[in-house]
Amino acid sequence: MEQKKKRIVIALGGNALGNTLPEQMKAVKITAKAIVDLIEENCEVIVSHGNGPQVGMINNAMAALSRENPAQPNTPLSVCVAMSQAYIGYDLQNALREELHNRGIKDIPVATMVTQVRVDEKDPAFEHPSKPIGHFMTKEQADFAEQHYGYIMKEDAGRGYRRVVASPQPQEIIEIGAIRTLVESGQVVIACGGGGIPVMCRGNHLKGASAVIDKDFASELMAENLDADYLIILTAVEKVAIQFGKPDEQWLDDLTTTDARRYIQEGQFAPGSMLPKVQAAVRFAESKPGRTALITLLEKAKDGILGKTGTHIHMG
Ligand SMILES: Nc1ncnc2c1ncn2[C@@H]1O[C@H](COP(=O)(O)OP(=O)(O)O)[C@@H](O)[C@H]1O
Ligand SMILES: NC(=O)OP(=O)(O)O
Repeated sequence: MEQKKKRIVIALGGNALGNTLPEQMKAVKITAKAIVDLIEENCEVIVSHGNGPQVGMINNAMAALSRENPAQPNTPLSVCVAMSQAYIGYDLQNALREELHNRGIKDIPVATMVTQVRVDEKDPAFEHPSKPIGHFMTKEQADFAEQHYGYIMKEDAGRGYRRVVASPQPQEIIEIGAIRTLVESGQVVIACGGGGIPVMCRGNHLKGASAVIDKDFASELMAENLDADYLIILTAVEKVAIQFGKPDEQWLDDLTTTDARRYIQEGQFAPGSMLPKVQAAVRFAESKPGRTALITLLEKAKDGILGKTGTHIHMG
Protein backbone atom coordinates (compact mmCIF):
# COMPACT_ATOMS: atom_id res chain seq x y z
CA MET A 1 0.00 0.00 0.00
CA GLU A 2 1.29 3.47 -0.87
CA GLN A 3 2.31 5.47 2.21
CA LYS A 4 0.36 8.70 2.79
CA LYS A 5 2.45 11.74 1.93
CA LYS A 6 3.39 14.07 4.79
CA ARG A 7 2.24 17.60 4.07
CA ILE A 8 4.79 20.17 5.20
CA VAL A 9 5.02 23.91 5.11
CA ILE A 10 8.64 25.08 4.99
CA ALA A 11 9.53 28.60 6.10
CA LEU A 12 12.88 29.69 4.68
CA GLY A 13 15.05 32.12 6.64
CA GLY A 14 17.54 34.72 5.49
CA ASN A 15 20.41 32.26 4.99
CA ALA A 16 18.32 30.42 2.36
CA LEU A 17 18.26 33.54 0.18
CA GLY A 18 21.30 35.70 1.01
CA ASN A 19 21.31 39.48 1.03
CA THR A 20 22.18 40.53 -2.52
CA LEU A 21 21.24 39.47 -6.08
CA PRO A 22 24.36 37.29 -6.62
CA GLU A 23 24.10 35.83 -3.10
CA GLN A 24 20.47 34.89 -3.74
CA MET A 25 21.28 33.20 -7.07
CA LYS A 26 23.84 31.04 -5.25
CA ALA A 27 21.85 30.43 -2.06
CA VAL A 28 18.67 29.22 -3.78
CA LYS A 29 20.59 26.35 -5.40
CA ILE A 30 21.53 24.99 -1.95
CA THR A 31 17.99 25.70 -0.71
CA ALA A 32 16.48 23.81 -3.66
CA LYS A 33 18.57 20.74 -2.80
CA ALA A 34 17.24 20.75 0.78
CA ILE A 35 13.63 21.07 -0.44
CA VAL A 36 13.92 18.40 -3.12
CA ASP A 37 15.45 16.06 -0.49
CA LEU A 38 12.10 16.36 1.32
CA ILE A 39 10.09 15.75 -1.86
CA GLU A 40 12.13 12.56 -2.33
CA GLU A 41 11.16 11.59 1.24
CA ASN A 42 7.51 11.47 0.08
CA CYS A 43 6.61 14.92 1.39
CA GLU A 44 4.13 17.32 -0.16
CA VAL A 45 5.88 20.66 0.12
CA ILE A 46 4.62 24.22 0.37
CA VAL A 47 7.38 26.83 0.63
CA SER A 48 7.33 30.29 2.15
CA HIS A 49 10.25 32.63 2.66
CA GLY A 50 11.44 35.83 4.33
CA ASN A 51 12.14 39.08 2.49
CA GLY A 52 13.71 41.48 5.01
CA PRO A 53 16.85 42.38 3.01
CA GLN A 54 15.06 42.23 -0.36
CA VAL A 55 12.04 44.37 0.53
CA GLY A 56 14.37 47.00 2.03
CA MET A 57 16.52 47.00 -1.12
CA ILE A 58 13.45 47.35 -3.37
CA ASN A 59 11.95 50.09 -1.21
CA ASN A 60 15.24 52.06 -1.24
CA ALA A 61 15.49 51.75 -5.03
CA MET A 62 11.91 52.92 -5.52
CA ALA A 63 12.40 55.81 -3.09
CA ALA A 64 15.54 56.93 -4.99
CA LEU A 65 13.53 56.82 -8.23
CA SER A 66 10.82 59.06 -6.84
CA ARG A 67 13.43 61.49 -5.44
CA GLU A 68 14.91 61.74 -8.95
CA ASN A 69 11.54 62.12 -10.60
CA PRO A 70 8.90 63.88 -8.50
CA ALA A 71 6.22 62.79 -11.02
CA GLN A 72 6.80 59.23 -9.78
CA PRO A 73 5.14 58.97 -6.34
CA ASN A 74 6.82 56.83 -3.72
CA THR A 75 6.02 53.12 -3.95
CA PRO A 76 3.96 51.79 -1.02
CA LEU A 77 5.62 49.13 1.13
CA SER A 78 2.84 46.66 0.23
CA VAL A 79 3.81 46.97 -3.46
CA CYS A 80 7.48 46.46 -2.51
CA VAL A 81 6.47 43.23 -0.71
CA ALA A 82 4.65 42.13 -3.89
CA MET A 83 7.80 42.87 -5.92
CA SER A 84 9.91 40.89 -3.44
CA GLN A 85 7.55 37.88 -3.75
CA ALA A 86 7.95 37.89 -7.51
CA TYR A 87 11.72 38.37 -7.47
CA ILE A 88 12.39 35.71 -4.85
CA GLY A 89 9.73 33.37 -6.28
CA TYR A 90 11.34 33.66 -9.70
CA ASP A 91 14.78 32.57 -8.45
CA LEU A 92 13.42 29.92 -6.12
CA GLN A 93 10.99 28.34 -8.57
CA ASN A 94 13.68 28.11 -11.25
CA ALA A 95 16.19 26.60 -8.80
CA LEU A 96 13.57 24.05 -7.66
CA ARG A 97 12.64 23.15 -11.22
CA GLU A 98 16.29 22.66 -12.14
CA GLU A 99 17.01 20.52 -9.07
CA LEU A 100 13.91 18.37 -9.69
CA HIS A 101 14.92 17.88 -13.33
CA ASN A 102 18.53 17.09 -12.32
CA ARG A 103 17.15 14.25 -10.20
CA GLY A 104 14.94 12.99 -13.02
CA ILE A 105 11.71 14.33 -11.49
CA LYS A 106 10.01 16.07 -14.40
CA ASP A 107 6.36 15.65 -13.50
CA ILE A 108 6.15 18.03 -10.52
CA PRO A 109 5.46 21.63 -11.56
CA VAL A 110 6.55 24.52 -9.35
CA ALA A 111 4.38 27.63 -9.00
CA THR A 112 4.71 30.90 -7.11
CA MET A 113 1.49 32.43 -5.82
CA VAL A 114 1.31 36.19 -5.32
CA THR A 115 -0.27 36.06 -1.87
CA GLN A 116 -2.13 38.75 0.04
CA VAL A 117 -2.60 38.42 3.79
CA ARG A 118 -5.22 40.39 5.66
CA VAL A 119 -4.11 42.28 8.75
CA ASP A 120 -6.15 44.14 11.36
CA GLU A 121 -5.78 47.88 10.94
CA LYS A 122 -6.13 48.23 14.74
CA ASP A 123 -3.21 45.85 15.33
CA PRO A 124 -1.03 47.59 17.97
CA ALA A 125 2.02 46.64 15.87
CA PHE A 126 1.23 49.63 13.62
CA GLU A 127 2.13 51.90 16.55
CA HIS A 128 5.32 50.01 17.40
CA PRO A 129 7.49 49.31 14.33
CA SER A 130 9.70 46.31 15.11
CA LYS A 131 10.48 44.41 11.90
CA PRO A 132 14.01 45.05 10.59
CA ILE A 133 14.27 45.41 6.82
CA GLY A 134 17.07 46.31 4.41
CA HIS A 135 20.79 46.34 5.06
CA PHE A 136 22.73 47.17 8.20
CA MET A 137 23.91 50.76 8.57
CA THR A 138 26.45 52.66 10.66
CA LYS A 139 25.20 55.16 13.28
CA GLU A 140 25.93 58.05 10.85
CA GLN A 141 24.01 56.39 8.00
CA ALA A 142 21.12 55.62 10.35
CA ASP A 143 20.96 59.26 11.56
CA PHE A 144 20.95 60.44 7.92
CA ALA A 145 18.12 58.02 7.01
CA GLU A 146 16.09 59.19 10.02
CA GLN A 147 16.55 62.89 9.24
CA HIS A 148 16.22 62.79 5.45
CA TYR A 149 13.86 59.88 4.77
CA GLY A 150 11.87 59.78 8.02
CA TYR A 151 12.81 56.14 8.61
CA ILE A 152 12.68 54.64 12.09
CA MET A 153 16.05 53.07 12.83
CA LYS A 154 16.99 50.59 15.56
CA GLU A 155 20.25 49.14 16.74
CA ASP A 156 20.31 45.37 16.18
CA ALA A 157 22.20 43.27 18.74
CA GLY A 158 25.56 44.99 18.23
CA ARG A 159 25.51 44.31 14.47
CA GLY A 160 24.62 47.86 13.37
CA TYR A 161 21.43 49.79 12.64
CA ARG A 162 18.47 48.74 10.52
CA ARG A 163 15.25 50.35 9.47
CA VAL A 164 12.20 48.94 11.29
CA VAL A 165 8.61 48.84 10.03
CA ALA A 166 5.28 47.68 11.45
CA SER A 167 4.74 43.93 11.56
CA PRO A 168 1.08 43.11 12.30
CA GLN A 169 -0.20 39.58 12.86
CA PRO A 170 -1.56 37.72 9.82
CA GLN A 171 -5.34 37.22 10.09
CA GLU A 172 -6.37 35.57 6.80
CA ILE A 173 -4.64 34.35 3.65
CA ILE A 174 -6.70 35.74 0.78
CA GLU A 175 -5.48 33.27 -1.87
CA ILE A 176 -5.63 30.18 0.37
CA GLY A 177 -8.20 28.46 -1.89
CA ALA A 178 -5.97 28.81 -4.95
CA ILE A 179 -2.92 27.62 -2.97
CA ARG A 180 -4.85 24.55 -1.76
CA THR A 181 -5.97 23.72 -5.32
CA LEU A 182 -2.37 23.84 -6.58
CA VAL A 183 -1.09 21.73 -3.67
CA GLU A 184 -3.83 19.15 -4.16
CA SER A 185 -3.00 18.91 -7.85
CA GLY A 186 0.54 17.86 -6.90
CA GLN A 187 2.41 21.13 -7.50
CA VAL A 188 5.17 22.53 -5.33
CA VAL A 189 3.82 25.90 -4.27
CA ILE A 190 5.75 28.94 -3.10
CA ALA A 191 3.30 31.18 -1.23
CA CYS A 192 3.03 33.77 1.54
CA GLY A 193 6.49 35.05 0.56
CA GLY A 194 7.78 37.78 2.85
CA GLY A 195 4.86 37.03 5.17
CA GLY A 196 2.39 37.91 2.40
CA ILE A 197 1.38 41.30 1.00
CA PRO A 198 -0.30 43.02 3.95
CA VAL A 199 -3.81 44.21 3.09
CA MET A 200 -6.79 45.64 4.94
CA CYS A 201 -10.43 45.07 3.96
CA ARG A 202 -12.39 48.10 2.77
CA GLY A 203 -15.65 46.44 1.77
CA ASN A 204 -14.74 44.46 -1.36
CA HIS A 205 -11.54 46.41 -1.83
CA LEU A 206 -8.23 45.19 -0.39
CA LYS A 207 -6.04 48.15 0.50
CA GLY A 208 -2.28 47.64 0.91
CA ALA A 209 -0.92 48.25 4.41
CA SER A 210 2.44 49.82 5.21
CA ALA A 211 3.96 46.82 6.93
CA VAL A 212 5.98 43.63 6.57
CA ILE A 213 4.40 40.56 8.15
CA ASP A 214 6.67 38.06 9.88
CA LYS A 215 7.06 35.05 7.59
CA ASP A 216 7.16 32.62 10.53
CA PHE A 217 3.64 33.69 11.61
CA ALA A 218 2.25 33.73 8.06
CA SER A 219 3.76 30.28 7.41
CA GLU A 220 2.15 29.00 10.59
CA LEU A 221 -1.28 30.27 9.51
CA MET A 222 -0.81 28.69 6.08
CA ALA A 223 0.24 25.38 7.69
CA GLU A 224 -2.96 25.40 9.81
CA ASN A 225 -5.15 26.36 6.83
CA LEU A 226 -3.68 23.56 4.68
CA ASP A 227 -3.94 21.03 7.54
CA ALA A 228 -0.22 20.35 7.28
CA ASP A 229 1.43 17.65 9.38
CA TYR A 230 4.60 19.68 9.89
CA LEU A 231 5.70 23.28 10.01
CA ILE A 232 9.43 23.34 9.34
CA ILE A 233 11.29 26.56 10.03
CA LEU A 234 14.70 26.46 8.36
CA THR A 235 17.24 28.92 9.69
CA ALA A 236 20.93 29.35 10.50
CA VAL A 237 21.07 27.15 13.62
CA GLU A 238 20.60 23.38 13.86
CA LYS A 239 18.61 23.58 17.11
CA VAL A 240 16.99 26.01 19.48
CA ALA A 241 18.99 26.71 22.64
CA ILE A 242 18.32 27.93 26.12
CA GLN A 243 21.02 30.11 27.64
CA PHE A 244 21.93 30.80 23.99
CA GLY A 245 25.52 32.04 23.57
CA LYS A 246 26.29 31.58 27.29
CA PRO A 247 28.73 29.09 28.85
CA ASP A 248 25.81 26.90 30.04
CA GLU A 249 24.09 26.92 26.61
CA GLN A 250 21.85 23.87 26.12
CA TRP A 251 20.61 22.74 22.71
CA LEU A 252 17.11 21.26 22.68
CA ASP A 253 16.04 18.13 20.74
CA ASP A 254 12.43 18.07 21.91
CA LEU A 255 10.40 20.89 23.34
CA THR A 256 6.88 20.69 24.73
CA THR A 257 4.65 23.71 24.23
CA THR A 258 4.45 24.12 28.03
CA ASP A 259 8.24 24.33 28.36
CA ALA A 260 8.45 26.59 25.31
CA ARG A 261 5.99 29.03 26.93
CA ARG A 262 8.03 29.02 30.13
CA TYR A 263 11.26 29.71 28.23
CA ILE A 264 9.52 32.51 26.31
CA GLN A 265 8.54 34.08 29.67
CA GLU A 266 12.15 33.75 30.84
CA GLY A 267 13.33 35.67 27.73
CA GLN A 268 15.36 32.74 26.35
CA PHE A 269 14.64 33.62 22.70
CA ALA A 270 15.76 36.85 21.06
CA PRO A 271 12.88 39.04 19.82
CA GLY A 272 12.99 39.50 16.04
CA SER A 273 15.00 36.30 15.51
CA MET A 274 14.32 33.10 17.48
CA LEU A 275 11.28 34.35 19.42
CA PRO A 276 8.79 34.51 16.48
CA LYS A 277 9.95 31.06 15.34
CA VAL A 278 9.28 29.47 18.71
CA GLN A 279 5.98 31.37 19.04
CA ALA A 280 4.88 30.19 15.57
CA ALA A 281 5.98 26.62 16.41
CA VAL A 282 3.96 26.65 19.66
CA ARG A 283 0.90 28.05 17.88
CA PHE A 284 1.08 25.29 15.25
CA ALA A 285 1.75 22.43 17.69
CA GLU A 286 -1.20 23.54 19.84
CA SER A 287 -3.59 24.04 16.91
CA LYS A 288 -4.46 20.32 16.59
CA PRO A 289 -3.18 17.10 18.19
CA GLY A 290 -0.50 15.39 16.13
CA ARG A 291 0.91 18.52 14.56
CA THR A 292 4.65 19.00 15.00
CA ALA A 293 6.89 21.94 14.34
CA LEU A 294 10.59 21.58 13.60
CA ILE A 295 13.25 24.25 13.75
CA THR A 296 16.57 23.36 12.17
CA LEU A 297 19.37 24.29 9.81
CA LEU A 298 18.52 24.56 6.12
CA GLU A 299 21.03 21.84 5.15
CA LYS A 300 19.63 19.49 7.84
CA ALA A 301 15.99 19.58 6.69
CA LYS A 302 15.97 15.91 5.64
CA ASP A 303 17.72 14.69 8.81
CA GLY A 304 15.26 16.81 10.76
CA ILE A 305 12.17 15.25 9.22
CA LEU A 306 13.72 11.80 9.80
CA GLY A 307 14.00 12.69 13.50
CA LYS A 308 17.80 12.76 13.53
CA THR A 309 18.29 16.41 14.42
CA GLY A 310 16.65 19.79 14.95
CA THR A 311 14.32 20.91 17.72
CA HIS A 312 10.92 19.22 17.53
CA ILE A 313 8.08 21.13 19.18
CA HIS A 314 5.05 19.10 20.30
CA MET A 315 1.89 19.82 22.22
CA GLY A 316 2.36 18.92 25.88
N1 LIG B 1 17.67 30.79 21.97
C1 LIG B 1 18.18 30.73 20.73
N2 LIG B 1 18.49 29.53 20.19
C2 LIG B 1 19.01 29.46 18.94
N3 LIG B 1 19.27 30.55 18.17
C3 LIG B 1 18.96 31.77 18.66
C4 LIG B 1 18.40 31.91 19.97
N4 LIG B 1 18.19 33.24 20.19
C5 LIG B 1 18.60 33.89 19.09
N5 LIG B 1 19.07 33.01 18.16
C6 LIG B 1 19.56 33.44 16.86
O1 LIG B 1 18.44 33.47 15.98
C7 LIG B 1 18.92 33.26 14.67
C8 LIG B 1 17.74 32.93 13.75
O2 LIG B 1 17.00 34.12 13.56
P1 LIG B 1 17.10 34.94 12.20
O3 LIG B 1 18.52 34.99 11.73
O4 LIG B 1 16.38 36.22 12.40
O5 LIG B 1 16.24 33.99 11.29
P2 LIG B 1 15.93 33.81 9.74
O6 LIG B 1 16.59 32.50 9.42
O7 LIG B 1 14.44 33.74 9.69
O8 LIG B 1 16.51 34.98 8.99
C9 LIG B 1 19.91 32.15 14.84
O9 LIG B 1 20.82 32.07 13.77
C10 LIG B 1 20.59 32.55 16.16
O10 LIG B 1 21.74 33.35 15.90
N1 LIG C 1 9.00 38.92 6.21
C1 LIG C 1 9.96 38.33 6.97
O1 LIG C 1 9.68 37.74 8.02
O2 LIG C 1 11.25 38.46 6.49
P1 LIG C 1 12.59 38.01 7.21
O3 LIG C 1 12.44 36.55 7.55
O4 LIG C 1 13.68 38.24 6.18
O5 LIG C 1 12.76 38.86 8.43
